[in-house]
Amino acid sequence: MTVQFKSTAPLELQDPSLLESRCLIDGEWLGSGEDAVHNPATGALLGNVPRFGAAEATKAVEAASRAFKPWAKRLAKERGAILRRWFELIIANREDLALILTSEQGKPLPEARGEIDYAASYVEYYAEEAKRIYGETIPSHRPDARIMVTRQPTGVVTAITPWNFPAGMITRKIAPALAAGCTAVVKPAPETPLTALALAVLAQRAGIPDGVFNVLTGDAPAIGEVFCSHPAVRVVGFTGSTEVGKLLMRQAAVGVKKVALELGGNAPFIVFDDADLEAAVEGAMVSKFRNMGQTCVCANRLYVQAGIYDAFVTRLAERVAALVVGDGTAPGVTQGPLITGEALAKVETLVADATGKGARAVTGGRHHGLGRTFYEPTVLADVTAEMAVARHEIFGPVAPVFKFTTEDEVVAAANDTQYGLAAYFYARDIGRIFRVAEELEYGMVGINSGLLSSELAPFGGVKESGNSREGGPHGIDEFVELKYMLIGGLAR
Ligand SMILES: NC(=O)c1ccc[n+]([C@@H]2O[C@H](COP(=O)([O-])OP(=O)(O)OC[C@H]3O[C@@H](n4cnc5c(N)ncnc54)[C@H](O)[C@@H]3O)[C@@H](O)[C@H]2O)c1
Ligand SMILES: O=C[C@H](O)CS(=O)(=O)O
Repeated sequence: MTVQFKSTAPLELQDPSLLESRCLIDGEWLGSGEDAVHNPATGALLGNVPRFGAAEATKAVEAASRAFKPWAKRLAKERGAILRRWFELIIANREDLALILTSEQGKPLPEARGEIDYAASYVEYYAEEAKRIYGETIPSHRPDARIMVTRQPTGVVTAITPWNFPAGMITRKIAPALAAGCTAVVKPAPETPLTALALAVLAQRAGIPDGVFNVLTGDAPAIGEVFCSHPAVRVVGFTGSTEVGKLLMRQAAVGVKKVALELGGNAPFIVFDDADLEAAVEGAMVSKFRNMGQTCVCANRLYVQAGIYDAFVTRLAERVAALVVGDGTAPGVTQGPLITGEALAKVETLVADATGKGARAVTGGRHHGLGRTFYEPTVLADVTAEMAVARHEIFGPVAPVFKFTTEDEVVAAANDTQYGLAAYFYARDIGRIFRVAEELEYGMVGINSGLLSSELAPFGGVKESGNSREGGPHGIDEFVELKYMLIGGLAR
């Protein structure tokens, strides 16, 4: 496991104006920096953003409310053209956006570029989808009347987003919302606000009108309270932990607001005896170690059938030991730091619990020698259901590998969680593929693949992993309301 470290040079952007640290409310850039944003790899200060609260959140929601009807009345083609322009600007500024993202979030630069492409793909997709929000006519129950159903924009959308995908988690909500004719107010995570603000700079340049897209930073509970209770808000969108999602759901219930929740996960990754072993190891690497294991769809529990358990563990450990840990901006680095000291402590506690109950660290298992929040990419063998890693979202570069014997046993184990976001399995028997895919209680199932996210498909979970879908044609549904019109008086 080698390490790479790059000098703590300041951000060298092609367009320095993208490093914006003020908030965008009603077309104005407001506020001065109170809350520091640091590079998790180096500790370097990247900027200071405003600590706004209820007053500014109210100002932003009311701006979005004023902007709603004019935006909703624009032709869908016009909204689509403006979103297309935003997409083009994101792609044109990909390198700067990726550098800002890696600097504040920590993921390796190639992954950050990939996230910018991923984030842009939602804007591109919904720029097109804006023109396809169709209604329907229904055969009438009366000769003198006709039935029409239209899909109209819901109204003001508020969105609270996480730090692990600071670009993708914003556009995955905002692009469909704006495409549908809604207006939006976003509060990004305090760890990664600069990416959100850079996207807002480009949104304004693309011609998204004042008040249609607002971004503010600051006091999360105070801002969240306004987002959930202001009478002008129609949808509360949230991507983050299940704990906070439940809190926001309770707050939004008072005003009977729609909540669109994308929450935590605890993904099983099952490898059957008949799997392509090398493909399964590759899939495990992609699913587990992307973003240092800090994704909601990471393989959180790896279940390997007894006949290939030792071979899989050995091969996986070889691949994990070859990961390169360091500053994500340094060439060749494939694992950056964890986002905070609290995240590191959680991973250390989970690994200590597992090894204390008999798990074996085949590789890694310790705080990395680089210090700060770097952790050694880790494979744990001989893991059992009694260990906390079986029940908690690890959110770190740790692969706990469980052994199983029968298909029924592993499906029961995989479903034994309050989460239901993503699941994966590797097998080649077609009967097994259909049986297991249908039995798994998850919103998304990757079969012989460790990666399934795409703007083309409905991303989301069941149980305590959420209640919404983002991406694909279904991604619009959160931001439109059905209106049933009965047109009578048509008899001769
Ligand atoms: N399902 C998905 O699509 C998806 C995607 C990314 C992350 N996640 C989940 O998010 C979690 C990691 O992200 P995180 O640590 O940022 O989650 P988090 O819930 O701690 O924070 C998410 C957002 O909520 C805000 N927040 C925190 N407390 C709040 C409160 N009381 N009121 C209003 N807002 C509040 C934070 O400032 C942040 O912007 C993991 O559980 C991960 O699985 C899910
Ligand atoms: O962490 C959650 C993200 O949704 C991961 S993905 O990039 O969409 O797969």
